[in-house]
Amino acid sequence: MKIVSLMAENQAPLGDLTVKSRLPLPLVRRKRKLLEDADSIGPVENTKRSRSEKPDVQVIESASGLEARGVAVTKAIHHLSDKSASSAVRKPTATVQPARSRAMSVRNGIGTSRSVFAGTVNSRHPPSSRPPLRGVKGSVTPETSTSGHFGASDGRKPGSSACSLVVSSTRTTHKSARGNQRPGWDLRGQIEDKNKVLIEYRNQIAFLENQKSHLERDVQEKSTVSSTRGKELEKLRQAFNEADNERISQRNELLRLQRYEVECCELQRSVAELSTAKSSLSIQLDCSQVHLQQKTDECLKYSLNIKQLEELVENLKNENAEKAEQIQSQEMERRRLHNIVQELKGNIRVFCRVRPVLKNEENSLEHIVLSENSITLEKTAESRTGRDKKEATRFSFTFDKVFSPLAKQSVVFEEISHLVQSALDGYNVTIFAYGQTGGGKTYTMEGPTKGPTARKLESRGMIPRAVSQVFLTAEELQVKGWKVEMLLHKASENRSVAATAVNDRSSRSHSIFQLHIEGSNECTGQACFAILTLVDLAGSERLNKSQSCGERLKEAQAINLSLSCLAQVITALGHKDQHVPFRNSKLTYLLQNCLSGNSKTLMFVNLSPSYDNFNETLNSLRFAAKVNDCFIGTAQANKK
Ligand SMILES: Nc1ncnc2c1ncn2[C@@H]1O[C@H](COP(=O)(O)OP(=O)(O)OP(=O)(O)O)[C@@H](O)[C@H]1O
Repeated sequence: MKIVSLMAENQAPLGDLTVKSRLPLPLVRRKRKLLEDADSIGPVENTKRSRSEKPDVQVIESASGLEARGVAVTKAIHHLSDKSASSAVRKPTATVQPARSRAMSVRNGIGTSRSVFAGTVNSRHPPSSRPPLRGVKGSVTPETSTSGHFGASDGRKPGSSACSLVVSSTRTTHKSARGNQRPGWDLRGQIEDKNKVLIEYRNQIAFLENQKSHLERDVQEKSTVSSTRGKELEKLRQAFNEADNERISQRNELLRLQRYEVECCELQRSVAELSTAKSSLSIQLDCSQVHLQQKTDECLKYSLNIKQLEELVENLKNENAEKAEQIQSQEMERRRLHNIVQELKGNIRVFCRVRPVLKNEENSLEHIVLSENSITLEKTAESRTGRDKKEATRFSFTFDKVFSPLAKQSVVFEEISHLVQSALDGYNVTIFAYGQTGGGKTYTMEGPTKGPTARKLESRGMIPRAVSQVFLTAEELQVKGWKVEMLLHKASENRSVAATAVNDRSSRSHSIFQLHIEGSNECTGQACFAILTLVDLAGSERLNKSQSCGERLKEAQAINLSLSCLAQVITALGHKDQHVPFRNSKLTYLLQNCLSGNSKTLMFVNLSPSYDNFNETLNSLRFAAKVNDCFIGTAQANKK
């Protein structure tokens, strides 16, 4: 017979309850021994049994705990019952004793063997080491020799019981004549032995059934306790969860309160800062109020002063109006007197100007004697016989003004600025330059056109200065962006200029610049109109000196022709002829208004200091003298 012994241990935590069932290993050994002994009793019968017979003892422990162990015990009981029945049939000689009889030994009729079945149901309360309540576990484990009791032990609480089952069988030893084994012939003795074993098995079965019922009750109780504890545990879990949720909410509330506390601290700091700022602002406000009060008092004083000042301003306005009327009447008087002075000076005046000596000129200026308003040319000629001393021939001329070579442009303009003022007062004014080529006409009227002094303010000629004076007087025109100088430069560029033997930049045409001036007086409602004419004539030249040929020759002939026409007009005016040939040339035709009476006319005669040009200088002076002797009538203001 094959013996299979299984050990199973199931531990089922039951909250604080642990149910532990064991079928101890010594019990298994004892049972196996017991069965071996039983087998040894009937070796003859064993050989007759079927090979497919199942093992004598199977201890099966399931995970369902004590119930499973109870089933195992039941099986053991049934097995023992079968065995006892079998033994009864075979008449084995065996005894079954309660566990407390401790041992049953069968050694083929000689000796003893012990089989112990033990089970424990323990209930302990080690909370820390107890696994969670999941069910009931049972175990069958080897038990020590101290077991052998069944029921509550150790004085533990009801429901926390420990029970152990010890089934021991002692096989009575029958001494045979050869020792512990009965002789083969002692069949009676063997039957007695088998009967004892049977009795022992039956006792064990009764004991095991009793144990089983105890265990079933215990299982029932434990199940009830387990279910109750499970419900309590569920409640506790729910309570725990609720408490945990409450704890979490309390913790969140605490965190929120902590945040509020931090915010409160910050707000308190802000309040402290704002309080400090408020106190400083209060101080500033007090100071400002004091300052404001002072300013208010000052304002009251100022308002009183303002009233006084307004009255004063009103009085001053009235005075100003009276003064303006006086100024207006004085201006009219000034104009009248100015015109009288100009008339006394003559409506046609002649200024003489001698230019400086140029680098390439020799024998200069020695033959010219200058004073403020006269010029004398001296020419030393040998007597016809050649025996007498050299005789000096003098040619003296008197003009309104004579300028030396040292005279600057500004000084010259001061003398003609009165005429420009007359133009602003509504009188026609004509200023023209006459003289031989290279005498300095263009320099006087326009200024230098090349060289380091070109276009410098101090070297500007009469035309740009006169125009500046006009526009300085009428600032409104200047604000509108009108520039004199740009037009003059453009006109100057368009003017024909060419080099001759006498002048490397000789003007080959007459230049006539006319500025139409209109003015009105808002106070009096008067309006005036005038033409300021500025003329730079082309220079007369001797063709043999200028060595002009081709186009230059034609230009020179035309220039000389127009100048001779001008001389004829001047001569006719000087002779007070009935007919004045203004139409003989375009030049005289353009200058007709200037020379016919209703104009204040000024002529520059520009002279060369070179002795080589003595004759040309003398001719120019003679022509200027003729002009100076002319009477062209009294100019009338052009008033509307
Ligand atoms: N007052 C002066 N100061 C310095 N240089 C002068 C003066 N007058 C004339 N000149 C110089 O003399 C030279 C001749 O002058 P400008 O060309 O003005 O003569 P012009 O009479 O206009 O000659 P043209 O009739 O041939 O045109 C120029 O080089 C000029 O710079």
